[in-house]
Parts: sequence; C-alpha cells; structure tokens
Amino acid sequence: MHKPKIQVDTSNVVIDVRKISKSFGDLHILQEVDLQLYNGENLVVLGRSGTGKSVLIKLISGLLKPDAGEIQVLGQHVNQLNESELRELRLKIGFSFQNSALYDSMTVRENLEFPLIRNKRNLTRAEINREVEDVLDGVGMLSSINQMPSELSGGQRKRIGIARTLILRPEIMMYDEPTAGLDPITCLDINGLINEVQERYQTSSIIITHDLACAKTVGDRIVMLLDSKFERQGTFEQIFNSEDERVKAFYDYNFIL
Ligand SMILES: Nc1ncnc2c1ncn2[C@@H]1O[C@H](COP(=O)(O)OP(=O)(O)OP(=O)(O)O)[C@@H](O)[C@H]1O
Repeated sequence: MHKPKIQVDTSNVVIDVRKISKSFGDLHILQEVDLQLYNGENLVVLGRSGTGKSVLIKLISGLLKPDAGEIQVLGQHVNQLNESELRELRLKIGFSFQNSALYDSMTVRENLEFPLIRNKRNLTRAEINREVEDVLDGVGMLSSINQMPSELSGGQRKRIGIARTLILRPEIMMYDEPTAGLDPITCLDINGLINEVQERYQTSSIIITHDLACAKTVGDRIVMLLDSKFERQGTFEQIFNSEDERVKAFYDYNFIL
C-alpha cells in the first residue's frame, strides 16, 4: 500500500510530553512517560488493554490532569490553560474516536455542517457548502452527500466520521482504534485514508491501535507502552525485532494466534 514518504522535522515538536505520571489510587498507569509528536508524522501508540493509552490522550487534551510532568501542545502548556483556552486548543485537534458516531437522523451533509456551524459562526451558506463538499471529496465520499448514515457501510461511516473531524481543519489528528470492528479489507481502506489525510491535510497524528497491520501501514514511528512507560520506540521493524517476551507476545497475538 502507498505510504507517503514523510520527511519528519524533529526540530518541530507539535506535542511534547515530559515526565508525565498519572495514578488512580494505587493504580500507577503512567510513570515518567516522555513522548514527542513531530510535525507531519503519523505516530502509532501500541499497548495492551488498560495500559493507559486513552488516559494519555485525555492528558494531552487537558481532560485529565497529570500528577507530575509537563505537556505542551502546539507550544502551549496544557495544564496552565483555562477552560476557554483549552476549548480553543481542542479545536486544533481532530478527535476520531470509536464512539464518535454520526447523527442517524441527519444526512451526511448535515452531519458535516453541524460542527462547522457550531464552531465557525460567521461562515456564509456558500462557504459552508464549499467546505462540506471539499472535505467529502477529500475522503472520497462526495457522492454520498445526501445519504443517511444508515445507508452507508461501516467503512463509509468511518470515512464520514473522519471527514467530520477534518472539516474544522485540525493541525493534529487523534485516532483511537480507527480499525476496531471493521473487516480486514475495510481496515486496509481506512489505513489508506489515514495516510491520505496525512498527505493532503499535512496533519500530525497520534494513532492508538492494537492492530499491527494498521501500525505497520500508517506509522512513521511507533511507540509501545509497556509497564507504564514507552519502552520501545522506532519503526515497525525496530520495535518487533526484539527478544523481549512482552513484545513477542504482542506480535504473536496479532499474527499467529
Ligand atoms: N477516570 C478514571 N478513574 C479511575 N481509573 C481510571 C480512569 N480512567 C482510566 N482509568 C483506569 O486506567 C487504566 C487505563 O485505562 P485506559 O482507558 O487508558 O486504557 P487503554 O490502554 O486505553 O485500554 P484499551 O486499549 O482497552 O482502550 C484502566 O485500568 C482504567 O480502569
């Protein structure tokens, strides 16, 4: 599958997580975790269930506060922002989550207009139409503009969901389990779309997944969360060329069992 060759500029850090710790009672989820997302890259975060991947996204977006450490997003210290500054910052982040379902009673067009009208109040009708059509074209779904979500396949709904996120032109994309619940062919399709989005919209993205085929296809770099830390970072090959039993178990589960 085509993967755009991305020249990642490591001097341009979009998300900078430094020595973050987070516990819930006696449950130490993240311990002195460091993570950098560079401008324009697709960074995959791998980890078993319950290792704290979603907690990490909530910390980055300011929905949770760390016990220790510092997080900067697009140069802003997340934990020093007030609620309205956080809302502004979150508009620059596109969240594509498993539970971010489309509104069933709205057409595809209306689903896409909704975030635009709510967040960019001064747009004219012509501008709204242009934005909706442009972003639908970008995800290859323009011909479905007047359809209802119930008339679309799971993969098509996923595409529309990503379009709805892209319509606010985020600088950063956060994909949480983008291929969960999809058949293998549709997974390939969505992986291709994640790469297309990176190329077309010049986004920097964090992709959380258990799906190693997805990690391999979309990841410019992969980090693996093990025992509350990112213990392995690198390309897919660098990550899995390892004698570490925890890494081997993860690989075997995906490809052999
Ligand atoms: N607000 C909270 N209060 C208490 N415990 C929490 C809270 N949020 C998360 N946890 C706990 O933190 C741990 C990590 O949760 P998280 O949702 O980040 O896991 P995950 O790696 O995203 O898992 P999965 O891959 O299954 O989605 C879990 O044990 C969860 O129960």
